[in-house]
Amino acid sequence: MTSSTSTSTTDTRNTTPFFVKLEARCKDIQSLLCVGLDPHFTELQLPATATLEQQCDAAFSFCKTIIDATQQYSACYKPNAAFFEALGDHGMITLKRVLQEIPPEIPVLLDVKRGDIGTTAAAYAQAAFQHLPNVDAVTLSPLMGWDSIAPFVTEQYSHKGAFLLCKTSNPGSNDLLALNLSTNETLFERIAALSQQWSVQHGASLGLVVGATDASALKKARTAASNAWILAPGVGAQGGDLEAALEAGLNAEGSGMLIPVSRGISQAERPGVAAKELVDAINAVRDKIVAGNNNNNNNNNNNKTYDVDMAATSSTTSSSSSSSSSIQPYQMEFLEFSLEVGVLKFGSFTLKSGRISPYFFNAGLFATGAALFQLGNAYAAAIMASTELVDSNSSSTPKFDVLFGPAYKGIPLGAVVSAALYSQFGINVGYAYNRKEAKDHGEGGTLVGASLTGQRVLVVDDVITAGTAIRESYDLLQGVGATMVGVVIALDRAEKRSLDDPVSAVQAVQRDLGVSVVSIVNLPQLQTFLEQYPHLVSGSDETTLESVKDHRAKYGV
Ligand SMILES: O=c1ccn([C@@H]2O[C@H](COP(=O)(O)O)[C@@H](O)[C@H]2O)c(=O)[nH]1
Repeated sequence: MTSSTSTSTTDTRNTTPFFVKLEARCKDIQSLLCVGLDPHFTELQLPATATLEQQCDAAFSFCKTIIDATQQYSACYKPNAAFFEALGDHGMITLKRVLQEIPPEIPVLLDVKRGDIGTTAAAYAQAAFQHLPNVDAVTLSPLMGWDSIAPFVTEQYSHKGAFLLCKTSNPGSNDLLALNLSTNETLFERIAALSQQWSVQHGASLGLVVGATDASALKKARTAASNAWILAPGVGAQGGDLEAALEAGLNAEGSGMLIPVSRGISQAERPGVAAKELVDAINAVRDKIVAGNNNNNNNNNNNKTYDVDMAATSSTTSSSSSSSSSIQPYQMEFLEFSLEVGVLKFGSFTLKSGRISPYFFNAGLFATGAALFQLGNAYAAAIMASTELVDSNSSSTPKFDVLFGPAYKGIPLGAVVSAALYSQFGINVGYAYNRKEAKDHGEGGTLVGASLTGQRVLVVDDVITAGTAIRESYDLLQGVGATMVGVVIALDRAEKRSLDDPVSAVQAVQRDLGVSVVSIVNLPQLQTFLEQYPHLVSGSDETTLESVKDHRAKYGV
């Protein structure tokens, strides 16, 4: 049976991507509290002889009381399916009734912890998203790999989200999830890195479950998945330390984390008061962290207010094609921080060729540790989003063995990108660079780093203008028996080299050398950015967009 032919409960919510909806809700009510709806039999105040029907009625009232008392504080509701399944035939009807009580602006995460082969996973997805109203996301076990996750978050459900069990809150989580792998990381760190990789490659909305009972694991998961939303259960009845958990798991903006609490609220004398106290306690720690970050970093990154392009969040298009204009979240972040640090400027600039350009990109101004860290992550995300550079099967194998950074600008770029590929995606490739002048002592020669002979090489550069440096790298690599398979750059200006030339410098490199060129962003995306987010470009007005459009009409390919 396919999902499209079955009868289904209409999902009355819109198709806003899950994390966009969640982020909006968290911001609106300034809360990271996720209220759990777990009608344990022991909390229903029923005699042991109560019928299933009585239990269902009591479970519904129990959940409704919590929803009514907590909705102004709840960033998300998390009913756990187990307690409803335990109520037999009418359990699912009770769950449906409970879900209908949740106001539409509050996201719903159904805790089901599914994990099965693709066809069965599709049936589980159908059960969660078609027969239950208003479910926006689910919890899943990732141990069966990407094909067990995909049915929940791609194609017809591309706007839905999933939290992958990473390091759960129970003591037994150390039995398997904390085991060390031969890659010098724990299994849960691998899961965290894979979730980032799958999110970028498949446009999937994936978060992680990491228990608040293990602050050290939270810190490691946050490092392995710097952009992920983390659901951190275990505060309250399981004894997790709220402050330690938040300190370890919040992202640099004091967000990116949901604190689910079930019994800590339901067993409180007044659930509404308990929810408010939790929100206040969470926000006190957030404020402290954000204040600390601001002190340490004058580069104030807080309160980012852009709306991610809804269409782009579910797209897997990489900007390797200079005609692609939709913007992925990592591209949005890249454009934003390029503006913040002054790398990207709008105005009137004379290029080396004498051409006047309405914008200028000066990669030399990525001049702090924080900027280089973000830059490396953006390059790594662009590489992982490209099917030309990475095998898109579940193992996500790179189609290159070594990153090569041509002197001089490519040297730091190659270094930060190789480190980011490892830290963000668990991909450990070689790194090499060249000197402009050969050394006449020590090991001699112009090449430094990983051996290149017989290797497939990806060259890292900032912007291709004439393509001369890339052609030099091509010759150099050929000379040592390496194969250049591609180039990754920050910005593709997608401009004709001269008015009577039909191709851009990037296209000429692709055509002449037969290699892929992938960019973090391109000119059409820059235009989309100006059209959709003009408020993010300080000092811009309608002439800014018009001059970029004119420039593109005149010189664009
Ligand atoms: O690692 C995990 C994953 C899920 N849970 C679920 O969260 C709630 C916690 O309930 P409390 O009453 O707040 O302890 C419950 O539904 C669990 O199944 C978890 O605890 N740990």
